[in-house]
Amino acid sequence: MTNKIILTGGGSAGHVTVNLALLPKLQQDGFEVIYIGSEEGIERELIVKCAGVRYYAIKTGKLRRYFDWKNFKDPFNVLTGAYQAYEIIRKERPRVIFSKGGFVSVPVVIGGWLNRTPIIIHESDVTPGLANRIAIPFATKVCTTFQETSEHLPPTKAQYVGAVVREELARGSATAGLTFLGFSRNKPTILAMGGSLGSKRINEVIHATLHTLLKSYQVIHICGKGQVDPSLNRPGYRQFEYVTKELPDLLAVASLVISRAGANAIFEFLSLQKPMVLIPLPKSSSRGDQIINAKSFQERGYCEVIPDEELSAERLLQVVNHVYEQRLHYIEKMQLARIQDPLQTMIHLIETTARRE
Ligand SMILES: CC(=O)N[C@H]1[C@@H](OP(=O)(O)OP(=O)(O)OC[C@H]2O[C@@H](n3ccc(=O)[nH]c3=O)[C@H](O)[C@@H]2O)O[C@H](CO)[C@@H](O)[C@@H]1O
Repeated sequence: MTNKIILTGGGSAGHVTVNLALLPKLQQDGFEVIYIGSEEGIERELIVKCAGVRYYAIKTGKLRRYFDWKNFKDPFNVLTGAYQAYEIIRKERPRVIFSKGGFVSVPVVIGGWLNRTPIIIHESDVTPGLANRIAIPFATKVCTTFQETSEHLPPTKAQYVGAVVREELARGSATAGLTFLGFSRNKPTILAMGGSLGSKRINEVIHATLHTLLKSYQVIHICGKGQVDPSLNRPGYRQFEYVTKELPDLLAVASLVISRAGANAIFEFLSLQKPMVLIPLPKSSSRGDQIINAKSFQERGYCEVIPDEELSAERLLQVVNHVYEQRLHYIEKMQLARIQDPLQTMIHLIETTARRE
């Protein structure tokens, strides 16, 4: 009997993070892990670094809310991807498929369903994303990060597991981070990031406030691919496109974060008790999931929220100063949060859902 599992998910790091945390646990548990992702997505870069995982690239298409000529070609790519995934799954005969969402997961779920393979889906946001909404009818179970997500799911499929936070993030060292950054111990540090792909809007506002921010703080700025502007380099300010192995140390240095409200990132900040200024992605460029994520955190007292439409240099400065001055108040609230470790629950669910031959 094979003991294979297929993982899928991609498009942005948010759709790979849970898989990255789950992967070593599955391997310890005796599963052979196979990943199906896209040809060019961030998942390929992140997964091929993982030992013992075979990666299959398939074609995929994006389902856009706006006009693009690619909208005519992409349905064919999804069909080709579903055929490719069907063939891979037929050949590999996994016991189960675990899908984290993102567009590449749609053809994999269809290919898995055609092979009658049990499918588990994971949803990080309060409301399911489009790819997961398409996939849910084909799934056996849907794991959720937020308890309230079950309201949007068939009751027999919903399974609340909690937030997955990569273990290594808690092992950062502030001393190593300060040395790496060349920062001083005497000034507080802000970590600003615009989600895993970066945010032009947040970058512009950080640049506009930089001069004033640097009078009181040091700033780590994760800008996104191709967005680093070397002309802005100065003492106390470091820019990165994307950070992998140094992220735990950089988080250990940060006293406060400015961020979009992607579900994985905000639970990571919560688990590390970092007071947050969240600027959720607006409805004009998303389904509004981050607005709901941020509201849920604000109601619990973990953060302040600046709606994207109200974002300006002045507003950002005012809110950052407020959150920094009141940081102990936010930390106290975050200390009360109950963050359970969902990995064991998920492994158990995978074991009990997987096909037995
Ligand atoms: C534009 C978009 O569709 N965003 C969605 C995407 O966000 P996005 O891909 O930004 O995902 P998240 O904010 O949830 O997670 C980002 C992940 O990338 C990691 N990271 C980030 C920067 C970096 O330099 N290094 C690094 O490792 C973070 O630690 C985190 O684990 O998925 C989230 C989870 O479904 C959704 O809530 C977001 O709405």
